[in-house]
Amino acid sequence: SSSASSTGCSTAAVATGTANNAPPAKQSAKDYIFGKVIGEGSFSTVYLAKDIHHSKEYAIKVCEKRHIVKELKVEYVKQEKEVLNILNSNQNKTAPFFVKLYSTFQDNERLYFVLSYAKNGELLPYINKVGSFDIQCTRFYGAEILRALEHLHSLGIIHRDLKPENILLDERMHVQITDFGSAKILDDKPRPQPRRRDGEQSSWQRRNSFVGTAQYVSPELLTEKSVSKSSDLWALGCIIYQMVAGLPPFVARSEYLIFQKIIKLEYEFPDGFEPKAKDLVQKLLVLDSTNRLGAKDIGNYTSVRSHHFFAGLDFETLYKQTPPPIY
Ligand SMILES: NC(=O)c1nn(CC2CCNCC2)c2c1CCc1cnc(N=C3C=CCC=C3)nc1-2
Repeated sequence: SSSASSTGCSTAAVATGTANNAPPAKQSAKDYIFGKVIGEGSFSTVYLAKDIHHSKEYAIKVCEKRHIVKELKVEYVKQEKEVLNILNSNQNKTAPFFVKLYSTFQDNERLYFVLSYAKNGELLPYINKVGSFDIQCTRFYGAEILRALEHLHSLGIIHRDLKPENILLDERMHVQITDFGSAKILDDKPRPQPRRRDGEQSSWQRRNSFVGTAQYVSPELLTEKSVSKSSDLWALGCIIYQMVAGLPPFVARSEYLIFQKIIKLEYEFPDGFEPKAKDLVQKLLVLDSTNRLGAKDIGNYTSVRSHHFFAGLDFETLYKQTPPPIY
């Protein structure tokens, strides 16, 4: 959205965003009051900010240009912006489960991404606070994440780093998925792919180690360095397990030991793990990515939706529903 022009707006002009049909005023950091830091990455800082014209809250991701280039992260930043733009131009009213990119601007030193603010933060602290979710909460949030993956995958995008820290909650406690820096845009969609700059490498090549979070990475990413939409279904299985058990399925003292457990499918269900949830997790945490529940579905993940764990849930009206209380 553009900031209103200083001469005010007629109703007709509101549609165009400015009173005199001039192009929207160029945005700058001066249009915002920057508040607390809500997230820090290796080359970005995310602030809670308020728009001085409308007092609306945003999350503004600020990237230092020099650092991006030095860390060879230009491709990541371009990829994330490309994914957010694709999501913006393909909004799904029944599955608005992603942070929104409102605008971008820059100054000599920084790039600014003005994103929607998910007021209730990450899903993870809610799991940790109550120890584990009851089945109603696990079903609801598992279903919203599944719907988000259906939409993301329908656009030819794989998240590749889905984890409770990247699943945010908006002011109504609905899911808002974020952090598309590791996302992959599948080539079968006619879209320009960001060119790698000389010397720039993928998350694997530079250090020959996975950049991301070990606990949720799929076995195929570890063994064949390949990913597919089914890799996000593996992460969904890990997250559903964690919502019920309170911890992810694959835990160990080091990344290497976690990877060993993943490729050997070495995990257990604690006593009392809800049987329908257990059956669903077992059907998602399958080493062969083509045999995971949903991997052969075309369009929606019908075989996941119809699993008896989700029985009775209306997937088409989730965003209109009131999320179950977490306690
Ligand atoms: N890297 C990002 O793009 C990003 N990082 N954050 C905060 C991170 C905190 C650690 N876990 C991952 C997210 C955000 C965004 C997008 C846009 C975004 C929108 N709303 C929030 N909201 C928060 C509210 C309270 C605590 C943390 C985040 N945060 C973000």
